[in-house]
Amino acid sequence: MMKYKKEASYYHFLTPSAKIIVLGVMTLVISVGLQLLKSSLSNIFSSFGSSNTSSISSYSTTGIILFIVGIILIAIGIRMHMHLRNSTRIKYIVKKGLFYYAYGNPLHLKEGEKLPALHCINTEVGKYELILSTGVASVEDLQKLSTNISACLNNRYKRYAVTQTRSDLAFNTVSFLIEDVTIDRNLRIKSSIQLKSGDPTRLPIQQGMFIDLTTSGSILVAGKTRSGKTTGIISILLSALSWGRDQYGSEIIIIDPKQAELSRLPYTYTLDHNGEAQGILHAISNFESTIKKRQQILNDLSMESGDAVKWFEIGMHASFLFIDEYVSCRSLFPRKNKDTANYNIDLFDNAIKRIVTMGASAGCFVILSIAEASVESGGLPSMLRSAMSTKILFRPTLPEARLLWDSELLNNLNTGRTFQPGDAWFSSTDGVNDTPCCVHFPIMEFPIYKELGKLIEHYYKIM
Ligand SMILES: Nc1ncnc2c1ncn2[C@@H]1O[C@H](COP(=O)(O)OP(=O)(O)OP(=O)(O)O)[C@@H](O)[C@H]1O
Repeated sequence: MMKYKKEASYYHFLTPSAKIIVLGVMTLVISVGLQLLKSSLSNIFSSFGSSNTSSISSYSTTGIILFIVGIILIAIGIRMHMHLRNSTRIKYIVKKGLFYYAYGNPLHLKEGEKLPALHCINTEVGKYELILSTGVASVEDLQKLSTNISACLNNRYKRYAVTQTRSDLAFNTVSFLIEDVTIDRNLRIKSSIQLKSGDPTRLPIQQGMFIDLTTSGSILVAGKTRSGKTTGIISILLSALSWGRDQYGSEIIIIDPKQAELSRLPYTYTLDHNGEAQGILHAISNFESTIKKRQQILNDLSMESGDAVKWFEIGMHASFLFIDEYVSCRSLFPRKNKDTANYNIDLFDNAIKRIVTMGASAGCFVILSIAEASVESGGLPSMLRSAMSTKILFRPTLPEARLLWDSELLNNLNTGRTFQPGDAWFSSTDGVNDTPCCVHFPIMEFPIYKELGKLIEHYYKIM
């Protein structure tokens, strides 16, 4: 069925195998009907004493042939149905859910309008990509279908739901990522070495999910207290530390303005003895100067080769500047005036902005943690909020999420469930996770602060 028809029967939305089974059953019914007709007619003829039974026996032959055809059709249909791919089943279930009049008409299609083309492919175990093409329906209309699609996946697919929606660059199609949301994809880490993925540019979050540093930039981490922010960030740092320091002066710098657990680690910066943050500003400016050096190396190599050389192509490892409690840290700096020319909020803000916007090309990234996604004036500058290309919100709520992402990107997310520490909504500009999805950060079953201290010590000792 290519066009929307209000009167279209349920049969139109069946899979080809189910249609063959229905056809077989109907053929059987007709054959039985003919058989009954034959018996009734022979009774009538015999009661009239007639011996002309040739027309009656033709009913019988046709009935037998139809019976055999019916059985064959049912057998073929069942066999086809048993071998039907899950992607095909999902495609037909969704087709019925979206275009069968009795199930509502979520796209508000008019009689005779062309139905959007629909394809479904199996991308990996328990994951499917359903692609709907635009046409009568716009990208915006299609993006709103994620809840309808999740709702029509029931029975055999009741564990499946749409977890991400994305449109192609040309706005010709909208893809829905459908996955088994009950599969435990959590990473249970017994030793930090397990966080060393096969590639230094990929920071593992869950099975099959990474932060890809080749396509994304700095990382904004938000979430209320005890939501799992620090633990999540430590998993990122442990992964980066596990690759060791590169020969281009990579850094892993931690800034803890709260003077809490992190500040006790080696190579961590906290408040000066007088309560000022001069040491912190100095560390940030040192980090910035490493970006310039690394960029210069890359520029020279690019000049030599005549093509742009990327940081990860020459064996650079990612550098990180992690500022815990960014808003508190920012509040430490005085306003700029004639007495604070070398130590003021503008110097801090501008350095962070430069690192966020220019660092990624030299493999240098900022991780900012904030307790309130809602911070406005005096908090997270809006420029940073949009420039930070990886966003993570721990133990998310919809009002907080709306401050980090456009509301329409949040349609797929299950807002009704209770989130535990380590649960987060995550997005990154890597072409795969551009719309936020639900993740759980690695569960680390070892003393993480001790391990972090040990790896930092090792990282700087080696060079
Ligand atoms: N990925 C995780 N999986 C399971 N439990 C976690 C995870 N991350 C954190 N937790 C639990 O949540 C607790 C709080 O985590 P964490 O200290 O990282 O939160 P936080 O948001 O940084 O809090 P604060 O703002 O108070 O520093 C941890 O002690 C741990 O028990």
